[in-house]
Amino acid sequence: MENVSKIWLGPLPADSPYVKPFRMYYIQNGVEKNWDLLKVHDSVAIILYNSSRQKLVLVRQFRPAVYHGVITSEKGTFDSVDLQSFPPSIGVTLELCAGIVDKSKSWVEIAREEVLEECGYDVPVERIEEVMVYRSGVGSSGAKQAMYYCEVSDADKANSGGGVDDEIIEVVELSLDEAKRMLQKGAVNNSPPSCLMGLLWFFANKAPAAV
Ligand SMILES: Nc1nc(=O)c2ncn([C@@H]3O[C@H](COP(=O)(O)OP(=O)(O)O[C@H]4O[C@H](CO)[C@@H](O)[C@H](O)[C@H]4O)[C@@H](O)[C@H]3O)c2[nH]1
Ligand SMILES: [Mg+2]
Repeated sequence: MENVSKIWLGPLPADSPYVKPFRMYYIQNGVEKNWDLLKVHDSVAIILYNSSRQKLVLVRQFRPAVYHGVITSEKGTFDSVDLQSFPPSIGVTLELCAGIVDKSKSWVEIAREEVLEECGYDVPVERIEEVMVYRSGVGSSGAKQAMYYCEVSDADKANSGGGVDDEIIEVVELSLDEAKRMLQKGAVNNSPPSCLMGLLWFFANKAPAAV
């Protein structure tokens, strides 16, 4: 996953299927204003708990946007970045299983497919419970994300996961103690808020009583 050998930036092609930039104009309190924003896909994220192993099932992956964000926070610019000083590992995240809504299928069906493709568990949609729906990137995209919860067992395991096509995704099992320590210590390196919120929701609503 961290075997990234060269990184560079270029302008965004106008036909990107993932990100479309706009400037929105509006009049508020009689004053004309504008806001620069991005149209991106809505998405689903799934809190997965394997009750056979008593483990939360998360995914690790190299995130170009996070690599870029870490470097510009630390260095101020992405110019002349070298992989020695800034290894690709600084752009690796721990996240909930998640995926973009880019097909004409129901949201829960897309969640079902992501659970199978990324984590290898084959579950029917009836076992996937909606947790909450919220907006991410409120200053930049306002995209919708629906969060789900699904309890799985070793009997549901159909493949080793890892994603489809050229995705490189590592499935990570966290014990409940490990997940709790991560939250308590704030040692959340690079996890998005959706993952942290999903773990907190799990401890508030689903974790076995002794934890
Ligand atoms: N985004 C993008 N840009 C490209 O240029 C780009 N080029 C290729 N791709 C391909 O698109 C697919 C995207 O993968 P997923 O459907 O699994 O979606 P996620 O990347 O997991 O993103 C979700 O979950 C995140 C965690 O909650 C949230 O933050 C996101 O908002 C949310 O969408 C992969 O096959 C990837 O190779 C790009 N994808
Ligand atoms: Mg994904």
